[in-house]
Order: sequence, then C-alpha cells, then structure tokens
Amino acid sequence: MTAYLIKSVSVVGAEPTDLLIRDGVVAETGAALSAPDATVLDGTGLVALPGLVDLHTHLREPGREDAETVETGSRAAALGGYTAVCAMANTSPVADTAGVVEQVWRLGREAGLVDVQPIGAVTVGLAGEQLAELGAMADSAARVRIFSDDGHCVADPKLMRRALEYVKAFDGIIAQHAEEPRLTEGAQMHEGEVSTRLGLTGWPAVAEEAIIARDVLLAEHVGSRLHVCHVSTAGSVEVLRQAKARGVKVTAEVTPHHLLLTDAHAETYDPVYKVNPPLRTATDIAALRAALAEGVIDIIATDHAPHAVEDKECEWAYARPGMLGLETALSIALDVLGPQWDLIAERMSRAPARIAGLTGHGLDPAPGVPANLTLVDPAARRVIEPAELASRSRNTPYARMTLPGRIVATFLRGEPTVLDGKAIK
Ligand SMILES: NC(=O)N[C@@H](CC(=O)O)C(=O)O
Ligand SMILES: [Zn+2]
Ligand SMILES: [Zn+2]
Repeated sequence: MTAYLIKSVSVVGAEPTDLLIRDGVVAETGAALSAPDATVLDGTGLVALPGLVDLHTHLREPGREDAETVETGSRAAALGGYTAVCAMANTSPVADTAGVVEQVWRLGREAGLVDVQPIGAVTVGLAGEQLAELGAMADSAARVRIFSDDGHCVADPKLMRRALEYVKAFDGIIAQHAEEPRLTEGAQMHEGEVSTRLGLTGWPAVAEEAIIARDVLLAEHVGSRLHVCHVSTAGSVEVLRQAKARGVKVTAEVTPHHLLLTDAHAETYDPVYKVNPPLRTATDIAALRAALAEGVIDIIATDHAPHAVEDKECEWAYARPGMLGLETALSIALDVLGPQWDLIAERMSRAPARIAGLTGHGLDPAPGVPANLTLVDPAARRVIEPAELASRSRNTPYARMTLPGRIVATFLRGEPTVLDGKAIK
C-alpha cells in the first residue's frame, strides 16, 4: 500500500501542516514531515476536509442502469469529494428485502470508490400499505439503519407510527419524504406567483409542512428518531425549530439546489429544473440558509437524482423530477456559505456520518484516524460541462455555470480514489 505525504495543507481551514497517510490511516501530522517511501503531494493552497458523506443519493441500480449504476454513481461521488453515500431504496426491484440491500452493498464494495450504505424501504414496494422486512434488512450484511420510501411519502400516520416504533429497537431512523399526497395531486412546480402566471398546478409549501408537523409529533410520542429529507420551505424550518427546542429526536437535510435555485427557473420550461420538492422562493432560500447556519437544519444532502435523457428531455409535465448533485455539491456549498470550512465539514461530513452511524467517516484528519478525506482547491473555478460528468446522466441544473472550488484528491481508507481531479478507476 502506497504511503502519501501531503505537504503544507490546511486541515479544515487551520494553518498549513503536513499529513502523512499510511496503512489506511492518517499516520502523522506536523511541520516538515519526511517519509522517503511516500508519494509527495503538494497541498499548498488546498484545504483537507473529512471525506464528504451523502445521506441521500439515488444510484438507480438495480433497474435503471441506463441512468446510473452503483459504480458510475460511486465515481461521481468520489469526484465530488465523497467517501460515503447512502443509497435510496426506490430502485427496481425496490430495496425492501435483505436480498436487494445486500446486492447494493456488495456492488458498492466491488466498485470500491466510496462506501455505499444502502437505505431500506419502509413499506413493501414503496406502496405505503405494509411494512417491509425492516428487521431482516437491519440484520443483513448491509446493516441497514436508515429506512425511507423516498420518492413517496409514508402518508398513512398509523404505518408511520409503526415504522418509528419498529426501528427504535435498533436505534434506526425513518427518513421521510414529506409530501401530503392529497395536496400535491397533479403538481408540477411550487405553488405561488410563478405557477399562477404559467398556469401550472402548484405544490404548496403546506403539503410539506403538514407532514413534518405530524411526523415530529409522532416521533416525539414514540421517542424514535426521525430524519426529514430535502426540507424546502421557510415554514418547515419553523416547525423543525420548535420540535428541536422541545427535544424531539429529529434531524433534517437541505439540498444544494434548494439553497440556490428558485421557482423562477420554471419560466424556462426546461425540465432540468423540475424536482421534488419543487424549487421554492428567495424567501424560502434565505430561511433555509439561516437554518443551516444555526443547525436547525443539520446537513446538506445532495438528493442526487440521475435520469435518462428520454425521462428528462421532454415536455415539462412528462419529465421525471430530480437533478444531479454529487459532482457539484461542494462547489454550491462554497458558493452559498463561503469558506466556512468548519461549518462545511460539519454539515457535509461529520453530522451526516453521525446520523447514519458511519463510524470511520466524518472524522477530521488527525493521527490514528481512518484516512477518509478530500482535498479541495478553493481558489479554482470551473465551468460545469454536463458531458464531462462521471454520472451516467446529464441532468445538472448548473450546465455552463462557473462554480468555485475543485476537488483535487479523495482518499478512501488511505487509497486515492481521485488524484489530480481525476478518478483513479
Ligand atoms: N427528488 C426528486 O425529484 N426525485 C427523486 C425522488 C425524491 O427524492 O423524492 C428521484 O428518485 O428521482
Ligand atoms: Zn424525496
Ligand atoms: Zn431523493
């Protein structure tokens, strides 16, 4: 196993130091280290972060390997600075059995670019009628701890209560896609001024907020852990703020796109901007940014949602919702938060690793710590070219935009997965 000596790198924004990576761990840090057997990397101007952890990734395998595979999604993740991703269950077949979650877990190991932690479905086939075999998925080789019907809301309150009760035994989490389905029938975009002007059926903020309000009460009643996926409205932030103040065990995520893009993009009728929950307003964005700074929202999660060309480059009404995220998330975070490295490390690595229980991830580079880390060049700027992305899909909303920051290298347990901005395999 090759050793790597990174010279003069800023660890999470601190004064530059040298980092020696050997035998899968950070062996030493300090000034003017030397290691004759190590490959030397110049870290001048670079920032070392704990490897990013994505709690919300769609890898599309099994079933839609034309849109993404575990391998192509893993490569996109590594290039984005990630060392672990949690793979959502809305595959085909659905990841609702021990067999499917073990398959995804094994494919992740074989790709070897990031740790792929499968998320299990809450209900059989995501149909919202019958609990899936949560215990068998938890006991499987994939050791599932997060369960989600993402793409669908667990709308039935009794099922949601049962799911929360069930996972309590092994400290599991239910990650909810908060969308009251009766309030979003036929919805195409955020319900507001723009939808009225365009004559498109709206997805009202209250459809999200009503479910979050219900679920924090259920989680409080049961004493279980709830995670809220892709929070998108100012009203949701207020519900979460109150719940957290009462001590409810709730965590929440926001996506890069909900921190940056508004519903005004729908005026282009370009379906690349169609996503669930929909892009909201500038007021919502301001509330989400403040909540992220404060910790009312715990993490940034990508909701990386690759879609094949025929599912995306069609009429708005027929296009699937969702957009790519893994290869641009750090750049959007840098754009939105500025070089607040400790905050970025907390929201994109430490906190998601803690929530998912991924020990070995989310730890700042320090002697003895597993060498899961990424090197960022904050001064670099790059133009996003969809054709150059490692993802098998092309549905990025940032095409031809110039974004700050570039991932220079990523290490997974001491082995580079990305060097010089390029994937190793
Ligand atoms: N976010 C989306 O718009 N789409 C996701 C599902 C989801 O996250 O709800 C997908 O699987 O494509
Ligand atoms: Zn969702
Ligand atoms: Zn999703």
